[in-house]
Amino acid sequence: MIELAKVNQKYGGTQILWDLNLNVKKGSRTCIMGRNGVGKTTLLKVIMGILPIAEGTLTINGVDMVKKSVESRPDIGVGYVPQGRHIFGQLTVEENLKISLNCARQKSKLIPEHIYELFPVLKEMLQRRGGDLSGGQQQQLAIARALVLNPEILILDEPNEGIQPNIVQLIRDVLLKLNREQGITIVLVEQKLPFARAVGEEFVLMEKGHVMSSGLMADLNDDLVSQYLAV
Ligand SMILES: Nc1ncnc2c1ncn2[C@@H]1O[C@H](COP(=O)(O)OP(=O)(O)OP(=O)(O)O)[C@@H](O)[C@H]1O
Repeated sequence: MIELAKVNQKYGGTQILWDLNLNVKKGSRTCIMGRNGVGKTTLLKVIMGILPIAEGTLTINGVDMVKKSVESRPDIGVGYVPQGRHIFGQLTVEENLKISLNCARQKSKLIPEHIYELFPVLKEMLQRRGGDLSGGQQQQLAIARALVLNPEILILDEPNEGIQPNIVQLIRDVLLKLNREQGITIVLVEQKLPFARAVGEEFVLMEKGHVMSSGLMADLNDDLVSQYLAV
């Protein structure tokens, strides 16, 4: 569903991703892990078209995405929840959600009701400004905003950073439900092992811009954890 082959990526003169290969299967839940600064966010930005690929190939649903803009991603069924949420603080919750409806893929201009079933607090707060929400509420809004577009693939960058435990559980349950009931492919960058194990069925371990190991989450053993994740 998402395939990267021999991708190299630089910031100025500094190379961040090195000959990186990744294959995310349709309907899977893949968790990308690694210590700080190994290139996880950079990899997601490459998939999203936020950063141009210096070298290599990227296809999503069989479509060559290398030269396609970031705006093309929603139309091909990719939703993105960036690190730090990036919601619009001056706009209301409803306006934040409606912004997504302008994308071409979205034929209806109504916010789908199932969004509020997943995140009831958003319905109560529709007229509240995004900037006035708590961190956990903002994260729910960020995920909801991506879901408004009915994505086939949902890509999330550390959705639990700075979020209280009960909301972390809610996000875990929502991701599992979306995958199991709607078949949405989940790609998650996550540092916290318990959450990664709970949500991911496959893991990808990165170090210094390389994929060092990948496989079934059930096979992520203590050796791999201490080699690539322990600090
Ligand atoms: N805009 C930028 N310009 C220059 N260097 C950058 C930029 N963004 C990130 N980097 C560097 O690229 C490397 C990879 O960063 P990236 O954010 O992809 O890592 P990460 O694995 O997501 O880390 P974290 O877990 O801390 O978010 C780091 O050394 C970082 O300092």
